[in-house]
Amino acid sequence: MSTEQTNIKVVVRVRPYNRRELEQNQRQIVKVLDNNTLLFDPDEEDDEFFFQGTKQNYRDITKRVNKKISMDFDRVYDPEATNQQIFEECTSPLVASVLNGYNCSVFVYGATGAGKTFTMLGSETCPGLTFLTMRELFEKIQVQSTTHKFDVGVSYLEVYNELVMNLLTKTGPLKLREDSNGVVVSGLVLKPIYSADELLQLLAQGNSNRTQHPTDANAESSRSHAIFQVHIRMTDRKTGTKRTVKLSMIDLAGSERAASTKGIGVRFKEGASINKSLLALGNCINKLADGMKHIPYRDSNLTRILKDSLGGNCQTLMVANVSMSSLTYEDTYNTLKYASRAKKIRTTLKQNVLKSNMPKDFYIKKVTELMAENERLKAKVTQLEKSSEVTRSYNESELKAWYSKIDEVYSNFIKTQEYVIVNQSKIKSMNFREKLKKENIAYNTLLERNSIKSEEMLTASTSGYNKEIARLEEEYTRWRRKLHDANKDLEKLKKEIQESKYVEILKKYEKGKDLEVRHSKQNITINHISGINAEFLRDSDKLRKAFGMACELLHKSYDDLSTNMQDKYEQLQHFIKTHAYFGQEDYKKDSDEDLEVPTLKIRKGKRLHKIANADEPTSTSTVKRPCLQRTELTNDFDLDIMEDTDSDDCISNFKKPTIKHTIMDETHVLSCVTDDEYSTSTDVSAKKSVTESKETNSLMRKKNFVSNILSEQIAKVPTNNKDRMKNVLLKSKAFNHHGLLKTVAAGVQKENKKFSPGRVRKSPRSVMVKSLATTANIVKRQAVRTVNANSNDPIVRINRAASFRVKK
Ligand SMILES: Nc1ncnc2c1ncn2[C@@H]1O[C@H](COP(=O)(O)OP(=O)(O)OP(=O)(O)O)[C@@H](O)[C@H]1O
Repeated sequence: MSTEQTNIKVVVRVRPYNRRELEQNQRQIVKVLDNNTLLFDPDEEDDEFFFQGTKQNYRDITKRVNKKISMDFDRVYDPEATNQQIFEECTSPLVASVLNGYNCSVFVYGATGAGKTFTMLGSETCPGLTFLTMRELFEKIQVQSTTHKFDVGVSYLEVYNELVMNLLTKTGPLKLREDSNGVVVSGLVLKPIYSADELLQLLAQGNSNRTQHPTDANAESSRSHAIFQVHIRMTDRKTGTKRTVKLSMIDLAGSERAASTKGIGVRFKEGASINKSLLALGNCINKLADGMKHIPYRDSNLTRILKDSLGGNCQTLMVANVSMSSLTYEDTYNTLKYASRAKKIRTTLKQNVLKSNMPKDFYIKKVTELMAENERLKAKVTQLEKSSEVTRSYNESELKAWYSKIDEVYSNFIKTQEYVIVNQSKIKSMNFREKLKKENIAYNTLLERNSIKSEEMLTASTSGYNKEIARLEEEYTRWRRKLHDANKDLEKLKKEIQESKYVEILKKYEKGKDLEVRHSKQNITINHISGINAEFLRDSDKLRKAFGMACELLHKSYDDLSTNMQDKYEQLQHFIKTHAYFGQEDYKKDSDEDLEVPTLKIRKGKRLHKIANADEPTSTSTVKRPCLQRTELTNDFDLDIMEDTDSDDCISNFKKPTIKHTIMDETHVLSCVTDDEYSTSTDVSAKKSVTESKETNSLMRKKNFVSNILSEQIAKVPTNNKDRMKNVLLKSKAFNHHGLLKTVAAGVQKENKKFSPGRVRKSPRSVMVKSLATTANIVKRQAVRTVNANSNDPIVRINRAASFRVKK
């Protein structure tokens, strides 16, 4: 709802001379200078003064001095102005205001015969402002009828001798009362109208009821104040919002002095009453113009009715009618004085909005939305106030000093950290190279007939690496100490920032710097990992070639190999076969299970050569050769420089997660041993004899093994099929320990399925393990461990995972 303050708009209309004035040849006392200015009582240009028949150059000293008062109004209309012109300029804009929800009033003021009724009502040939305005109003209502519903009702009242009469019904007197909506006429029923023509008829009807008596100045003088009001209720068809507005057109009775009407008796009383109400109106105008708080509206019924139009919520237009004839000199002067005063009155305009028919939910939703919006805006304001407080209070040079301090501490930290990481990268790379070198020498040693020469090579290469690594480690320790200090400085700075008054701004800057730290670390790490990886790939390529050559050599000399070596050859062949799927998921599962191929695992935190020395030789050859352990790209070569630095947010981000090894990772496969081997496994000496017999009686072992597997305990194979199955198995291509074991397991399963289809299918692996466990009674795993601990012989390994699966 918009509210604005505005002044009463005052226009002056000067009417032409009437017949009487022309006859009396009165002089002109009002001269219209322009659209806004008039001159009251100007000098008489043709006022020649003759003395004894001779024109005198000087004026008659007995003559009254002209007032020559220049007055400004919102508009001054000369005698040529028409009602149409006044309507277009003054009341047409009021129609738009009314339809926007503002109350509007037009009243005409002036002495009798000054042209008030002519202006307000006009005649049939020359309609006045009321008709023109109403016609315009109905036209606009027609245009807006699609969006709004209009209800128009009119009233036509007369205030005569302080009595309020209804001109439309010729009833009264009516009482005035005041309520929250202002002054209300009790018992007044509005007459609904639907067109401007209807209005014209009503006006004519009302005028005929108006009290009129001829005066000296006007043969049809209106002796009462006539108040025509149009009440409009607008309903917004979409939202249901309602507005009620009021347009008042007031034709006041003549403001002339009672004496000037030369009335007696009733006429005199009438004049006095008119004067009383006009005097009250004058008082109100004066007080309103002076900005007084108390306005005596209650002094007369006229002022009570006009209360809204003068000082309330109303856009008001006052038309002051004057004659330019000197005949009405005093009255014109008074009217102009009133009009000037009225110009100063300020009214407060308020758009009228009434309740609407929208459902309650609509308002609840609206209120909730507005409250949420209000909360949001409040929070925003608080936030802005806070930030503006900081902005207002911060000192640019202080802030600059902070920035340079942060830059300095962080750049020192980043630089030191870089030195530490680069140093560690060098050490790790050096370790890796040393490891590769040793591995190379180990391969050489395998092929070299002279073991002493190989050991010399190993010592020479190790000493070179050791020296370089020791130097780098020294350097590394030194930079670590510096990093520790830099880290302390950083911690201190962070605390200072936290306590600073610019904490909001500095925290953001600090975040950016933390990112720089992480970025620098990651850059070096990436370089390091790429370097190590490239070296590893180069080495792998080399080994792959060498391995190919070795395989070719072994293949060619197969027939010359001893039985034991041929056995090993087959194991190798099997290993290669089963490891043909590198990179697949089951790689880990199958690896290490089938063959005791020595693997090289570098334990974290230990130098390579130490691990190599700890390993036991596997060969029974006369030349003592180092065990071959293949280098793997393990976590050992990752950079983990920060693991023991002081706690720090940005640093901790750099740490790598530690890889937890599960028990399943440590799983080893059960070696292919027969029941006779296991039956003696608790005894160390007996175990030795088993190993010897293994070499000589391999065929027997295999036969027994097959028989055991086919025993009643494992598979229910009918007796007549047993021999046939044994033959098939013995003719099997994979007639080695391991291959046989797998084939038997598969065969058993197939047979089981064939003879007892209802039996639950088990994997070949589980059948195999179960068969071995049954035949060898290997449930006593603890005893086996004891054997291993005290023996120098090849380790007996227990497949814990497999036995676990069997249990399940
Ligand atoms: N601007 C005008 N042009 C031509 N004639 C006018 C004009 N104004 C008034 N008259 C004529 O002057 C006469 C008196 O006018 P009117 O009745 O409007 O005066 P009034 O101010 O209403 O007087 P009262 O207060 O006694 O009713 C009328 O005959 C009217 O036609």
